[in-house]
Amino acid sequence: MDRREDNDQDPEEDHLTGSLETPLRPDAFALTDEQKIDGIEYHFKEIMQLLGLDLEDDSLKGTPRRVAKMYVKEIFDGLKPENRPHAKLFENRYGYRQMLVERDITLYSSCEHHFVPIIGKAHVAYIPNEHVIGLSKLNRIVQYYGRRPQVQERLTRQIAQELRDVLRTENVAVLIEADHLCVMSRGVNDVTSSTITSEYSGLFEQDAYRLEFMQAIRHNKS
Ligand SMILES: Nc1nc2c(ncn2[C@@H]2O[C@H](COP(=O)(O)OP(=O)(O)OP(=O)(O)O)[C@@H](O)[C@H]2O)c(=O)[nH]1
Ligand SMILES: [Zn+2]
Repeated sequence: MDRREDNDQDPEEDHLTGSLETPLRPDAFALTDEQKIDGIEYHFKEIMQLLGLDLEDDSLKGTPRRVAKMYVKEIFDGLKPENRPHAKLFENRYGYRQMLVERDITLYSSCEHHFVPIIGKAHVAYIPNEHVIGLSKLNRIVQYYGRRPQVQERLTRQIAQELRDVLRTENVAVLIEADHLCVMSRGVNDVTSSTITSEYSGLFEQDAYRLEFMQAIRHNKS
C-alpha cells in the first residue's frame, strides 16, 4: 500500500493539511540504483515491445537501458535524499538586509501525470537574517526538486519550504513560470499558454516586498 514518506496520515487528512511531500512508497529506498536500472530496463523493454517496436533494431536495442539510466541517474535523481544539495551557510558579515533575487533559474521537471517534460524558469528571493548561502545553491535547490515527477504547485512549495529551512528565515518568495509538454504537444495541444505559480512568506506577504520582487524579475537585463 502506498503512503506518504513523512508519516502515516490518512490521505483525506493529508489533503486537508496540504502535505508538501512527494508521495513515496514505504520501500522507496530499498533497492540500489543498479537494481532499479535493471528493473526499469526490463519493464521499459516490455512497453516498447507492446508498442510493436523491434528491439533487435540497432537504434532501438539500447533504449530500454538508456531510459532506465536517465530516470534513475538524471531526471528523477531528486527523489533520493542523498542528492539534496548541501547548502553551506555563511554568516551575513556584510550586514546585507535587503532582498536578494536569483531570477531566470533554468527549470526542468517532469509532469507526474504524463511523464513528459515541464520546462520553465524559477525566480527566488529572500531577505537574509544572520545567514546567507552561495548563489549557486539557490539554483541547485530548484534543480533538486525539479528532478522528480511533479505538479507545479508542489514543486513551488517544496522549493519555498527548503529555502525557509536552509536560510532560517520566513522571508522567502518563489515564482515559477513553466510550459507543460502535456498541455502543448498532446491533449489540448495549446502551445501558447503557460503556468505561473508562486509562494510568498514572511515579509513577502506584504505588497511592497512582493512588488519589488515582481519588478526585479520583470526588469530587462541591460
Ligand atoms: N494542477 C496541475 N495539473 C497539472 C499539472 N501538470 C499537468 N496537469 C494536468 O493534470 C491533468 C490530468 O488530467 P486527466 O483528465 O486525468 O488527464 P488527461 O485525460 O490526459 O487530460 P488532458 O490533458 O486534458 O487530455 C490534466 O488536466 C493536466 O493538464 C500541474 O503541474 N498542476
Ligand atoms: Zn502532464
